Amino acid sequence: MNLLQVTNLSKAFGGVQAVQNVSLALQAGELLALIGPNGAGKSTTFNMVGGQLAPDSGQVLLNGQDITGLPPRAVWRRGVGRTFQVAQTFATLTVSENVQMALLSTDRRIFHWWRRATAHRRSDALALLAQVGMDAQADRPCSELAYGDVKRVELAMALAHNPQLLLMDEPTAGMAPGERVALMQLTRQIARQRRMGVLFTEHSMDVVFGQADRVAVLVRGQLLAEGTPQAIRADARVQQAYLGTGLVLEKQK
Ligand SMILES: Nc1ncnc2c1ncn2[C@@H]1O[C@H](COP(=O)(O)OP(=O)(O)OP(=O)(O)O)[C@@H](O)[C@H]1O
Repeated sequence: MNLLQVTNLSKAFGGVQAVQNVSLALQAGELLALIGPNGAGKSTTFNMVGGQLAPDSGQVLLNGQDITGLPPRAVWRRGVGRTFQVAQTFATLTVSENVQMALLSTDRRIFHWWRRATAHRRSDALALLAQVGMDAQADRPCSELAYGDVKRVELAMALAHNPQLLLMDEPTAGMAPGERVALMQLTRQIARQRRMGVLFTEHSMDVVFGQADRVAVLVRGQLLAEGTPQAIRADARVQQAYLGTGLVLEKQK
């Protein structure tokens, strides 16, 4: 059974058909990149999987269970984590406290978190931070970190809920090229270890073609192509769709 099965999803905003009959499948442990030119429908698709938007029609199954149209918190409870384009951490809290907060939330103890966070599951937080290589910086405030490190803390926070599926919305936006690849290499390694599926939207072609197991290409709301990075790069329809967008699909020498 597929971890995620999206079938014929559609969504219109007024007269704009943002997504039309999009179907996708994702296995446990696999990274699927959702790419496409601006306005192709990536965010809309992503938000329908995460529960931020209800589809007009179509179905989203997680491990065979229908999660179509459930609100974000309910989707999260079923095992779908999410990271954001701009990392969402508390700057005044330490690295460890941020992860402890995420653990509190997972344990449904969000009330009075400001008193409890420092005491709650510190060793579990450190173990999660070790997975993303941030345990040595556990007691620094997040405000002092380089942006690439903040993104790794955000990843540890998302892992606190032990998601089966992680949705990453432009995870490398705002990062330097070398850092981008490193973050997604780390994500890939963690996905393999945990058998966690990752669906991500991405504009950096180095990341997409270097790290994704499969790539789905949306153009004007429709799925144009889906396959391995090699197959997608060689697909004439995909190259045509990207013509004039300034993005380069050829392998960088
Ligand atoms: N809330 C909304 N109201 C009206 N139109 C919307 C809304 N959200 C998206 N759209 C339209 O739907 C289409 C798809 O948008 P979407 O944001 O999903 O594309 P995208 O591929 O994520 O683009 P980008 O790469 O620029 O983020 C676009 O034409 C956009 O203008």
